[in-house]
Amino acid sequence: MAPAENLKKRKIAVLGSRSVGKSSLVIQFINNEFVESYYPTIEATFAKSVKYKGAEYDCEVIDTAGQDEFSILNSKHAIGIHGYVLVYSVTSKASFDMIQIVYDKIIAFCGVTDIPCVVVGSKVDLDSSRQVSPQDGEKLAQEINAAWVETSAKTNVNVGKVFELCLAEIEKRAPQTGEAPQTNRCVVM
Ligand SMILES: Nc1nc2c(ncn2[C@@H]2O[C@H](COP(=O)(O)OP(=O)(O)OP(=O)(O)O)[C@@H](O)[C@H]2O)c(=O)[nH]1
Repeated sequence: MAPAENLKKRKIAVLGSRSVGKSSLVIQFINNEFVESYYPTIEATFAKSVKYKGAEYDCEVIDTAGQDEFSILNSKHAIGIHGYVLVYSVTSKASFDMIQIVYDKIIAFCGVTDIPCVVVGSKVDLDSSRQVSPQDGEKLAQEINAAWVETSAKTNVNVGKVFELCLAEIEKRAPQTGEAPQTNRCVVM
């Protein structure tokens, strides 16, 4: 593959507890629509071109099945991934607590200390049922050196921003040599 083509491909995995709105976020981003009915995701991959800082990025977005504390990180969600979108629902403290657990699993699986990632508080339109404050969301993101944003897939608030922030986190860590940023590579011994 020509280096120029290789440069702009970015693979982003969307992780988080079940039912926090991962698919809704991805579908709103890709198709500009909100689907009310709930079908648990097995796994789906979507592609979209995103313009960021004057360059066109070919983004592959992997919508994963929800994780819980017992899930083992799928190697497909670690190897070859450039950046992560970690989603909790602002209406669920349990889903918020899961972010640190999922983050720790990625770090442990990949044997790295820092990953490009965005922490996303979803369903912000349900503010009256809020269990997680913006301050707590932002604090956690700072602790894991991630970007943070609150969104609503339903009312289309900050959906595009999630993926812009993810590209920003990826590019921030990319080598300044014009090479593509590194993805996680694991060696089985
Ligand atoms: N009010 C509101 N509801 C939402 C929003 N996003 C998702 N939902 C609803 O929350 C439920 C779960 O949404 P999904 O997008 O399927 O959640 P998921 O995280 O992909 O779920 P899994 O595939 O099981 O992991 C659905 O009933 C959605 O309609 C939102 O921004 N606001």
